Amino acid sequence: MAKNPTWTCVVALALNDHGGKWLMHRRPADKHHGGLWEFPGGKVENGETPRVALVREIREELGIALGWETISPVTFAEEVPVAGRNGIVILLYKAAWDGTAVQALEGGEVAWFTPQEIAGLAKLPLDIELAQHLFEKP
Ligand SMILES: Nc1nc2c([nH]c(=O)n2[C@@H]2O[C@H](COP(=O)(O)OP(=O)(O)OP(=O)(O)O)[C@@H](O)[C@H]2O)c(=O)[nH]1
Repeated sequence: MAKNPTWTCVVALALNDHGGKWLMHRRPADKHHGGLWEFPGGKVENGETPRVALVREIREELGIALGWETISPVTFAEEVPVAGRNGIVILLYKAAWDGTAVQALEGGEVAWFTPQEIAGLAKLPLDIELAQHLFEKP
């Protein structure tokens, strides 16, 4: 990403529990966008591919070891560019939960929701769009 400083790449995971529910993370109150719900994930760091970053972020944030081959891309969403700051492009992947314990290791909370429940959560702007792409569009 160092050679493309005009946007910030963020990766996120839609984790499915096999029973119709999906995992969401509520950001800690003291952080940017605190108290809002998001698909867990984070920023891609220099030298990482998006998939490598997702495996790292999910291990750090949830304590889950994601198998490289178990995640697949779903959709993406991007901010409208604003002069003077990097816009965010967020790439959403999905995976099926393997049953290991999920924890909110970096604060906030995690919980499982149906798509209908997710529609009613207070979410970050791009996560609203990701949820629509994931659940509402063919
Ligand atoms: N998922 C998501 N993240 C967003 C949106 N808009 C936006 O600015 N972000 C920002 O994208 C970053 C996601 O990366 P992260 O989860 O690793 O960030 P972080 O809180 O650990 O670090 P930070 O202290 O830089 O915010 C956060 O800074 C988050 O606030 C959005 O609509 N959805």
